[in-house]
Amino acid sequence: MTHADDALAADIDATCRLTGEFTLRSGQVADTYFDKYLFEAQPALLDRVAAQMVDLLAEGTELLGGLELGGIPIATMVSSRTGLPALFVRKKAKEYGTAKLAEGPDVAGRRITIIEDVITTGGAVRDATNALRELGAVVEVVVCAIDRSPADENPLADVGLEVRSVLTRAQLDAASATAG
Ligand SMILES: O=P(O)(O)OC[C@H]1O[C@H](OP(=O)(O)OP(=O)(O)O)[C@H](O)[C@@H]1O
Ligand SMILES: O=C(O)c1cc(=O)[nH]c(=O)[nH]1
Repeated sequence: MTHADDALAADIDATCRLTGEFTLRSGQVADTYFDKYLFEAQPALLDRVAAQMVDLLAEGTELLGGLELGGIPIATMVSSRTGLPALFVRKKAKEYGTAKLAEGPDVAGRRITIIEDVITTGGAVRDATNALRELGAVVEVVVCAIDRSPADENPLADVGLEVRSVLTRAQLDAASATAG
């Protein structure tokens, strides 16, 4: 890691790491939770994460698919930095109005990089990937702020998705250990 990466890991860890007992989206129970809203609420920190993500986007990305809810502010910031249009991907399609799952431009035939806050089991990203592919999108890469899935395993290999992360659980644990 570079000095800048170390500094970002330290700042994200100090801002987001909570300890206690937390039930996760997957139903797993964990003693550590990274509350992404605590960094997303700070524009300078959110922008530093977004800046790292720009370099991780898939080649040929046409749309940035931010996942409800925590992926959306990040995708908006990356969109602002790159000029690429953002897509706001709901967990469930709206049941009135346009009744869309993916709010924004039409996705059919478009290459989407998914933007996510945290990956634990990959379940939320898998659901979104499958839904976007059903709408005709090309989805091959997810970029996340924090990958807390087990090291050296790709939790989304089964759906052929590459995971690129700004920070891993190991980097955050190292930052935490350094801070004491
Ligand atoms: O990899 P997984 O096991 O699916 O877990 C990670 C997901 O869990 C959280 O979703 P949640 O529904 O809590 O998120 P939100 O606050 O962003 O709506 C997080 O934002 C990821 O989307
Ligand atoms: O798996 C989750 O639900 C989850 C873990 C975590 O650390 N942070 C978060 O927002 N969600």
